[in-house]
Amino acid sequence: MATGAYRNGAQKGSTKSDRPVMRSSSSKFRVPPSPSQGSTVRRSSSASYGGARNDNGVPGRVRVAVRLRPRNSEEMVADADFADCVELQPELKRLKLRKNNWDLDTYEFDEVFTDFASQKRVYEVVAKPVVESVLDGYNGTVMAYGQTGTGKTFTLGRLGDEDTSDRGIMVRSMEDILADISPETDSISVSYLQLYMETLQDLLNPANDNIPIVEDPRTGDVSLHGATVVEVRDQQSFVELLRIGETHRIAANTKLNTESSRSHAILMVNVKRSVVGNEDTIPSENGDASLLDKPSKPLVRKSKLIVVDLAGSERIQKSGSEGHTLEEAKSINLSLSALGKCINALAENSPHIPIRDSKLTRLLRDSFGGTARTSLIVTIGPSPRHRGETSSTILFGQRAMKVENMLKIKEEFDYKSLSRKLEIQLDKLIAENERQQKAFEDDVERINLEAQNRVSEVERNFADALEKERLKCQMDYMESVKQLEQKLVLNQQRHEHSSFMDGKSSDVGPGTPVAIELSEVKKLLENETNVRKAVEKELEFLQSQLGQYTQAEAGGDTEVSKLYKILEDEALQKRKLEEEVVILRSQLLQLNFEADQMRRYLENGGSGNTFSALDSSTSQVRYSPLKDTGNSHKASVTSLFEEVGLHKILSLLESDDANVRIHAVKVVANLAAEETNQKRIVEAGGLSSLLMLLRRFEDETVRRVAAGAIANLAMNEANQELIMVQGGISLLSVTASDAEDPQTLRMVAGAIANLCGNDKLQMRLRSEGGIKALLGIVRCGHPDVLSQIARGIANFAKCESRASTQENRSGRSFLIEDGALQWIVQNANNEAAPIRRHIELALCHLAQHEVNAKDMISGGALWELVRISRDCSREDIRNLARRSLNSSPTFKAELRRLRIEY
Ligand SMILES: Nc1ncnc2c1ncn2[C@@H]1O[C@H](COP(=O)(O)OP(=O)(O)OP(=O)(O)O)[C@@H](O)[C@H]1O
Repeated sequence: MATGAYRNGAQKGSTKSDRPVMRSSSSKFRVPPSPSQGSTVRRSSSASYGGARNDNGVPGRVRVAVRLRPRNSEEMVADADFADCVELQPELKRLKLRKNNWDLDTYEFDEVFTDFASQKRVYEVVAKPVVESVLDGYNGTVMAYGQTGTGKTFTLGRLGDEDTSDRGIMVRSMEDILADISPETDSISVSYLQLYMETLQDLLNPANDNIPIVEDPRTGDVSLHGATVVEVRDQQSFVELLRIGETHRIAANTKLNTESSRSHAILMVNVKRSVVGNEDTIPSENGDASLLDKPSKPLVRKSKLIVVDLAGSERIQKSGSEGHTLEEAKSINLSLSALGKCINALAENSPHIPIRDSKLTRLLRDSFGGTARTSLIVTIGPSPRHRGETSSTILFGQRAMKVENMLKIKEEFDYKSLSRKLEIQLDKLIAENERQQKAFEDDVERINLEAQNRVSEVERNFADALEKERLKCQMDYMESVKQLEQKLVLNQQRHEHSSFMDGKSSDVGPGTPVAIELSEVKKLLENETNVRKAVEKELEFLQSQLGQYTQAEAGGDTEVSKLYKILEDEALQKRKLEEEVVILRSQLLQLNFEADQMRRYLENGGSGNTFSALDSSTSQVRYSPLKDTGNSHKASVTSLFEEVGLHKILSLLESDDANVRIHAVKVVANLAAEETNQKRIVEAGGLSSLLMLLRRFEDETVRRVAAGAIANLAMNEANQELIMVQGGISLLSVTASDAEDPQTLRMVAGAIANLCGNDKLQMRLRSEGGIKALLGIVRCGHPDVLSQIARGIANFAKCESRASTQENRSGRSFLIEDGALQWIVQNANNEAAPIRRHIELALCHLAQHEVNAKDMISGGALWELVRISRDCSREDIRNLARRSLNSSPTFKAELRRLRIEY
C-alpha cells in the first residue's frame, strides 16, 4: 500500500497529490468552555476523542467514529473463503477499504473501533463527552448511521438485561446524567419517538402518531407538541421506558437483518439545571431598601441530548424489499439521502442547506450546523459482499467530519426560583417580625407588672408608716388623758379630805391646790395639742414625700420611665420592620408579574410588549400590571390590601426612597384597576397622593404608573369630578406636554379621554386646557396613544352634541375652536380600526349641529361624512352619518351644489 495524499480522508493507492486531511492535535475533539460559576465542575472525559477542554472553543466539529461488527454466523459460512472488506489500524485511527486484491483506500476517522471493541469504550469515547457537554448546558446529539444489521441498535439501544457489559449508549448516558444532577434543583425528562415513513409517532404512546414538528423561527429550537414527556428520577424507570418504546418500534425481517429497524428512533433527554449567577445583573427594580440580603441571580440551563438510531441505509434491491416494505425502504432512503444532502451542503459551506426536505433533517437541524455537540458513529460490516454499502457509509462519515457546529449554552433567568427565594425570605421576615412582636408584648407585660408591684409596694409602705404614726399618736393621747384623769381623781380626794379636816368650804382661788391643779391640767392639754400638731406636720411631710414620688415617676426619672423609653424604641423598630414587609411584598408581587410577563413573552416567541399589560385591542385604557396574571395575583393584591392596610400603602407613596415609591405606586395602580377598590382609594386620599406624584416626581416610571392609576380612577364618574377639583387636568396637561414615553402618554390620554365623557365637566375641562393637551399628545404618533386621543375626542363631541340637543349649549364646537378638526379629518380614514371608529363617531356628532357645518365643509369633513355614510363597516355609524347629512340644510345645499348624491 503506497503512502500518498488524502482526499476526504481517503488515501489513494496512487501518487496523485491532493489536499491532505491528516489533522493536527489542535483540530481534534474539543470540550466546550466550562460553565459559569455555581454549576457542578465537570471533569473532562479522559477517553474523549483526544484534546483538552478549550475555554474559547465555541466552534465544535462533528466527531465521527467507525465501528466494525464481527462476522455473524451467516458470514462465517458465506464469506469463509474471503477476507474482510476492511482492515483497521485503530492506533492510527485509520480504516482501509479493500477495492480488490491489490488496492485499498485509506480513511482516517476520529476513532476506529475494531470488532472486539467493548460497549463501555465505545460509550466513553463517542458519547460521554457529549453527555458531559449536555450536563454543562449545551445541546448534544449522538447518532448511529450504517447499513442494516451492522450494529446501530446494538451500539445505542442495548439494555444489557442479560449481560450488563452489553449496555448501550442510551442506558449508559442516563446513568451518567442521573449520577451528576442534584434532584433538589435539577430535573430530567425524556421523550421517545420514531420517524416512520415521514410520520412522527410517540413510542411511549403509539396512539399519538402524527406529532407535528414546531420550529421556533427566532432560536431555531425544535419542539414536538403533544409528545409524551416523562420525568425520570431513577435508572430503573428509564430502562422501563426504553423497553416500552422498543416494543412499539417498527421492525421487519429483511434479507439482511431478521430484526431490522424500519424507523428512525429518536430519544430526547431534556436536562434542566439550576445555576447561580452574579447578583448585580438581576433584572429587577429593587433598590437596597430591604434589610435582607439581595438574592443571588438564579439561572436555569436547559439542554437536550438527542440519541438517534437511524434505520438501515441498505440499497433497496439488496434488502430484498418489495410491496409495502419497498415503500418503507424508499421512505427510509429518502430521509437518509436528505440528511446526506444537508451534510454535503454543510461540508461544502453551501449557502443553501436543504433542511426542509425531510422531517429527519428538520428534527436534526441543531445537530448538524447548529449549536449542538454532535458525535456520529458509523457502523459497518466485514463482508466483502456489501463493499458498496460499506464504502458509501464510510463516505457519509467522512463528509460529516467536515461539518462545524457552533456550540452555545442556553441560559435563562429563573424567575420562578427567584420568586421562591423571595417568598422564603419574606416568610423568614414575617416569622422574625412575629417573634419580635411577641417578645415586645412580653416585655410590655413584664414591665407593667414590675411597675405595678413597685407602686403597690410604695403604697403599702406608706400606709404602714401612716398607720404606725396614727397608733403612736393615739397611744400618746390616751396615755395623757389617763394621767389627767388620775390626777383629777387624786385632787378631788385631796380636796374632800382637807374640807373634812378643816370643816371649811373648798377654796378654789389662786394659789389654792385646785388652782395649781388646773394650771397643770392646762399645761398637759397644751402639750397634747403640740403633740397633735407635730403628728399633723409629720403626716403632711409624709404626704408631700408621696407627692414627690409620684411626680418623679411622671417626670420620667425613674427606672420605670427608662423601661418605657426602651418600649418606645422597640415599637419604632417594629414599625420599620412592618414597612419592610410591605415593601418586600410589593416587590414580590411585581416580580411575580414580571416573571409571568417574561414567561408569556418567551412563550409568544418574543413578540409583543414584555412589560405592559396594556391591551391595545380594547379602547378603554386600564393600567393593570396584574390584570391578566390570574386569580392568584388578584388574591395577593387583595390580601396585601387587607393585611397591610390601604393607608399604609398610600403612605409609602410619599416615601423618601425612590424604589419604595415606585413599588408603592405600582401596587396602588394594581389596586385601582379593580372597580371595587376605586372608591376606597379615593376616600383614603389616594387620588391626592397620585396627583402629588405627577406634580413632584421627575421619574418616568413613577409618572407613567401614577398616570395609569389616575386613568383607572377616572373610569368612575364620582372620581372624575374629584380629579378636576384637585387640579388633575392641569397636572395631566403638564405631563402630556413634557413626557416622551408612549406608555406614559397613553395613560395620560386615556385619563383625559375618560374625563371627556363626563357631561358636567365639559366647560371646565376645556377651559383648563384639557382639549389642547389631548391634541398636543398627537406628536407621539403611536397608534395606541392616537386611539386614546380619538376616544377622548369622540367622547367630548358626544357630550357637546347632547348639551346642544338639550339646549344647554350653543355656538361652535370647542373641538373646532381648539383646532381639532384638521387632525380629525386627517385620521377619519386611519388604517387602525379603533382610531377610525372613534373619529367617525366624532364627525357624526359634530355634524349634528348646524353651527359646525360651515367649518366642517371648509375643513374637508363633508367628504369624510359622505364616505362614512357609504362605506363605514358599521351600520349604526353609517345611519348616523346619513341622518346628520340629511338634517343639515348647509350640508344639503353644498351637496346639491357639488351634485353629489349620497
Ligand atoms: N459489535 C457487535 N458485537 C456483537 N454483535 C453485534 C455487534 N454489532 C451488531 N451485532 C449483532 O448484529 C445483529 C444486528 O445488529 P443491529 O440490530 O444492532 O443492527 P442495526 O444496524 O441496528 O440493523 P437495522 O438497521 O436493520 O436495525 C444483532 O444480532 C446484534 O446483536
